[in-house]
Amino acid sequence: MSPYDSDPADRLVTPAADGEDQAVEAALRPRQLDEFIGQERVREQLSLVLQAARQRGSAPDHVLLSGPPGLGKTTLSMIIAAELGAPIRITSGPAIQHAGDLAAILSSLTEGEVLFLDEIHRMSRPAEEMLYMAMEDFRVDVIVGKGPGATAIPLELPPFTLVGATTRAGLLPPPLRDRFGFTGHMEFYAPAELQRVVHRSAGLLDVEIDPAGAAEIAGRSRGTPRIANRLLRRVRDYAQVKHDGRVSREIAAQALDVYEVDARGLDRLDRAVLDALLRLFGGGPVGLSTLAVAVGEESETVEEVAEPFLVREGLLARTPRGRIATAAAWRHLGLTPPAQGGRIGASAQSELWGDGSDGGKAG
Ligand SMILES: Nc1ncnc2c1ncn2[C@@H]1O[C@H](COP(=O)(O)OP(=O)(O)OP(=O)(O)O)[C@@H](O)[C@H]1O
Repeated sequence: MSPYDSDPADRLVTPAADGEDQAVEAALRPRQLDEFIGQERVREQLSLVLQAARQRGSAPDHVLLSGPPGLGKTTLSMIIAAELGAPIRITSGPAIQHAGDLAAILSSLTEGEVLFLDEIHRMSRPAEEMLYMAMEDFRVDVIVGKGPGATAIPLELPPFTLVGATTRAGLLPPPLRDRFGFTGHMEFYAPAELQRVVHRSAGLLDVEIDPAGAAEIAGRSRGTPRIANRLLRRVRDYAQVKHDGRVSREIAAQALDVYEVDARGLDRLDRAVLDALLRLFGGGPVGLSTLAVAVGEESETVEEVAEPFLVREGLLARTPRGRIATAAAWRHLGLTPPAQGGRIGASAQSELWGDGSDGGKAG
């Protein structure tokens, strides 16, 4: 049987929002820039952009926010609108498949409104081209009719601010990227920042938590506030059912052990992949499809769901000859690596084992 027999999208550590997240996230979102934890550089730069626009009394430049899911792009867009005292309209690239969908949204914007376009890289090509003109000239050409009789009717738009969000700024076509006056790159959060996120959310959810309890949850949250908030809710359940509701380090660790999220934020699927790589293949190198068969998963699941975090944590490396475990992976699973010069080539080993560090922990 597969070690991971549920839908990978249902993982407790997935950075994408699930239904429960959506229901509670509104209550947990910081509302002002100075309530927004971490991302110092983006915050400072954005604060200047917004202050300058306020002083000039005009709409600020369009803003692009790039970074992995769950780091606060939607939250920041709402903060931008709040700081400008402007209304916000929220939509996403996949929801805009036709240029007409975009024209309908743009033509109903009010002056100074913020338009948040999540997953902007997933918009259709015709909509994207319409957006170029809208961003630059606050104007769109609405095409009426088809074929040789089609005519373009120009439509003036009120000045608005587009806030685009993307997980991959590199996927945006340069003409679109160039029309943003400011791009903020969101980074994974350091454990101390996530500890503050957990502490703040616990206060809003009326959960009594001590600093060590918040640190324990933070350490398992993969650098991502959405995951931190989700783990906090599961810890809250455990503390309430099994104890007196208060969260200490011990209670947080016990709760997250029940949910199989380990001290470093790996879940069952992550550990199954590492375990197979170490125990069955001596640390590699091993091909992706062989590794996937060994854990009873599809190659895509291993590659897209488990590996990115294992690579980011410095536990696994992708090499031309296959997947290789690092020294940190052996340590993390409490296993003894084979003697150097074994299955792994000497050069790959010295590269991966040289510094003895635990690799790039989020921060
Ligand atoms: N800096 C922060 N301080 C406190 N809470 C935060 C911060 N960033 C994000 N959060 C919380 O994390 C959750 C997810 O944030 P948000 O929805 O803004 O992420 P996102 O980057 O837009 O994700 P997606 O790309 O999946 O839409 C929200 O509940 C929000 O309250």
